[in-house]
Amino acid sequence: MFEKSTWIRLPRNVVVGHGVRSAVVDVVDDLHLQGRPLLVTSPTPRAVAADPVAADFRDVGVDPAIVTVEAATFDAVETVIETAETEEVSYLVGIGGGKAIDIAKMASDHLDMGFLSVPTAASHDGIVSNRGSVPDGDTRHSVAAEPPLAVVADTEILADAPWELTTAGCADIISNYTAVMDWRLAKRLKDVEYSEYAAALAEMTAEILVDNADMVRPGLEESAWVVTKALMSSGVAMSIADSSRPASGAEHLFSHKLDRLAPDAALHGHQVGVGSIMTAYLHGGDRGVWRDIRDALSSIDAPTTAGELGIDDGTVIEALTTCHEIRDRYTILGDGMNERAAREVARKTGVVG
Ligand SMILES: NC(=O)C1=CN([C@@H]2O[C@H](COP(=O)(O)OP(=O)(O)OC[C@H]3O[C@@H](n4cnc5c(N)ncnc54)[C@H](OP(=O)(O)O)[C@@H]3O)[C@@H](O)[C@H]2O)C=CC1
Ligand SMILES: O=C(CO)COP(=O)(O)O
Ligand SMILES: [Zn+2]
Repeated sequence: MFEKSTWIRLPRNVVVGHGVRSAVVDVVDDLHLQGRPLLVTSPTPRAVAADPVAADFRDVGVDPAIVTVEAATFDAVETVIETAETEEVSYLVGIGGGKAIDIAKMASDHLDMGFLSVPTAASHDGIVSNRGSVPDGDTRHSVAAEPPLAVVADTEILADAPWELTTAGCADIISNYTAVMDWRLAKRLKDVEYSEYAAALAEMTAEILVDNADMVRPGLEESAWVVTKALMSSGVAMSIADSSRPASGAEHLFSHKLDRLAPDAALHGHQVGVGSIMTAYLHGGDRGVWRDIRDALSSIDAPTTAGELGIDDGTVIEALTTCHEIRDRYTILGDGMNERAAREVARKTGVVG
């Protein structure tokens, strides 16, 4: 008897374009959401988008509550849950970068409430995914979370954000190449749950972005359009897989470890990009695709070396040798690299001097 089943949850409305921020209230109406919203944001996105969205709600006679979070932590998720209960809200709107959106989607899951995703930066592919990513001591959890009912991505806001946020989003997408290599390896060696559709979508998304790299230029609103669509496509791959596997392999373990060893030194996307150069080398050796990944990153102004990340060489080596311990996810790092091997890959790929 065939007993397999799957349940893929995706957004019902996706609104992307110039000035669409003001459509948040219309999207809420279209979804028949009633009552008070809680806007979940972080300091800079609050000024850029959350306060204007709050004003849009007031204009239509709705009084929103707002909570500002500083970091992607379980404590922040708790604060949002408490605020939602005290303020008696009916749904959440995550407004910001990966941090604010992740916290909103995890709090929504706990509260059993709907949630809208309003990105202010094209910096990460969690915009539509059904996962939250939270550091917890020496580990990092990929938490099942509420996927957004709708995404409202205003390309005017996204294009106005600092350019490095957009290049970080591109690098998060380019890292799909190695994430998928790791996933296929884990399927072959450990028979992990695997979806060819999700893997193909994640890879194709990276390919389309690389093919259109000449459209990703500072000051060009079309760049925000191209990158945001790729970020959403990558998030859909995670939702299809019901796992972050299509977009997160060893390069993400490396980045999560850097977050621990050198907090706030560099953006998530930039760290995974540099990680991807090295793990591509581990997969394919000198004839592999590591140079293509490095060149794709460099063509969109993303960092390709430890120095460009603002992280010292020793920290990169420490991260490479210890990051396999972060979570139980089989990758090309296996049970860990020794220091000599780590130095070799980092030097051969030019990541360290
Ligand atoms: N769930 C998932 O599937 C995924 C989750 N992630 C997670 O997302 C996070 C990374 O996302 P990222 O967006 O880089 O992180 P942040 O949300 O921390 O945003 C990065 C920086 O950009 C600032 N910012 C955001 N929007 C604007 C804007 N319009 N103008 C100026 N500054 C702005 C933020 O300000 P401020 O400090 O004020 O907030 C912050 O300093 C990580 O926690 C990562 O784990 C990443 C990929 C996938
Ligand atoms: O960043 C992600 C995909 O780009 C997902 O994060 P995790 O590595 O925590 O699953
Ligand atoms: Zn990522």
